[in-house]
Amino acid sequence: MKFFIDTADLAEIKTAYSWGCVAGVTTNPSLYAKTGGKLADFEAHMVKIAEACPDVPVSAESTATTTEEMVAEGLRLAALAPNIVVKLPICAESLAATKELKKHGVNVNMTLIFTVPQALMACSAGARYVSPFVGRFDDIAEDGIEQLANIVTAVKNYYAPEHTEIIAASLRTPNHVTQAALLGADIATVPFAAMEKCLHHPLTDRGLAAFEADWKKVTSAQ
Ligand SMILES: O=C[C@H](O)COP(=O)(O)O
Repeated sequence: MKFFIDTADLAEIKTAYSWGCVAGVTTNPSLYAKTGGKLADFEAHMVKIAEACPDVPVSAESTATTTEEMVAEGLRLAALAPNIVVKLPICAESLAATKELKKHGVNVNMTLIFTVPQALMACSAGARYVSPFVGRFDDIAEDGIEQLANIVTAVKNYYAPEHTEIIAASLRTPNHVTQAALLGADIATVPFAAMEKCLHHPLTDRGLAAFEADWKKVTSAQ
């Protein structure tokens, strides 16, 4: 399973990318708003992200509402940098836009996926990625991991990763990441704070402290 970083914060992206394990970036309008960014700076900000990690896909979300506008905005976003993927929320208009954008060689990440039919419709329209949400199910006292399991099974029944990869999204905890990997999601997109938590374990910290203490004994015995 690949790790994507789920943030529009350039500093977080640069830090996570420097770790060497980040294979993509996902953003959305809420994540961009969180950076304090203005509308006029949106495209320039996406270019900065794309240039900060030029060898991995960067999802930039369209806020258009008609198919024609989505196609036009998608083509504009895709032209900003070769690694930009156009993110579209699932709806009738975005399915049609996905099919059209694919004809132009533009990859689409279809987001706000909550059900198996939504995921399969996105695949069928030619989405390069589908992003089923986990945490938002948990937020309403439903089981997001169970929903993800159903989507992984259904999509993998019909589509190879070369056609459509599943991005487990709206992940909040290291356990969400573990469960996404065990289910066979192709990608987990993880917020920076959760990514940092994934790095650590108390036994790793304790083991590292012991190695350092023991190595001091070795070096002081010279
Ligand atoms: O856009 C996709 C995000 O992974 C959504 O995450 P969130 O539910 O924490 O806002």
